[in-house]
Amino acid sequence: MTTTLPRTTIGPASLTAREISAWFGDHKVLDRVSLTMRAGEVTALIGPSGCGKSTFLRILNRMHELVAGAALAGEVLLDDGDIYAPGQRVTDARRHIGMVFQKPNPFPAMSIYDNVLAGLRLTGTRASRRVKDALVEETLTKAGLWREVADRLRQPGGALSGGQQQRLCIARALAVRPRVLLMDEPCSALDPTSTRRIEETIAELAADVTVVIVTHNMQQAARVSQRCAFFLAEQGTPGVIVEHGTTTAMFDHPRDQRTLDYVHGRFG
Ligand SMILES: Nc1ncnc2c1ncn2[C@@H]1O[C@H](COP(=O)(O)OP(=O)(O)OP(=O)(O)O)[C@@H](O)[C@H]1O
Repeated sequence: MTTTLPRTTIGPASLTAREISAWFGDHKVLDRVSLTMRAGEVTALIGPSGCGKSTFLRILNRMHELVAGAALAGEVLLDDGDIYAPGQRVTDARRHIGMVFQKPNPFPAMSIYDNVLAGLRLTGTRASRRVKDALVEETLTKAGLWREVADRLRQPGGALSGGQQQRLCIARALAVRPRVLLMDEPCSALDPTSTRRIEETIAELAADVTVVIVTHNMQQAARVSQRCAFFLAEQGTPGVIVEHGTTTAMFDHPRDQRTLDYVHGRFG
């Protein structure tokens, strides 16, 4: 079945995780984590390696269930709708809640133009050439890549630099008009200049899409996010959120000593 392309952006949605617990087999990795990620804001998930940030992120768009033996409890609400409610389609959740991964993953042999539109093909969305051209320009512009590739849209995505490939992946994610964009360490494979470029892009995106970003880089969290959540898994216990709040409060006067130590690089 095909649907026509939505012409207008629906706009950013809030995402609310309620009492999320997660397991890989009998290994419990998250324990009753609750967090509201506000519409139109950038929320950074921070914390030491292995405390469950990526698992939490993948639960937010139903990717956790792709892992054999993975289980979860709790609710995830996109505005008011539970993405795990019976009858809710996985494809709908993933369309509204897009994801950008650590390593840029464009289709290397596919043209830049077709890479941007790849998500539409997967969802069976049809559009005229004129609408597609406009969408490619709009999303590449939002991803901060248009000026660099406008004259070579037919060249393969794999020929771009790493930073450009990551911005191409952001454009591809935006082309299906998600309401939330999840980013799992999107700059960790990039050089400082490309990292800055992606950070500028993230700041500009928030008007259109709610952003949730996992980052190990505290300066990056401080630069791009309005809110932070600090995850921790102490001595083999499942990950929990120790503290969350505005980024300013989390960095300048956190309530918990462990948050203060972490954001100032004293552990993790
Ligand atoms: N596919 C998997 N199968 C089994 N265990 C997993 C799997 N993915 C993650 N885990 C385990 O779940 C726990 C949380 O991992 P997760 O990747 O979510 O943490 P993280 O905070 O994102 O870490 P990092 O910052 O290093 O990416 C870890 O103990 C990890 O070993």
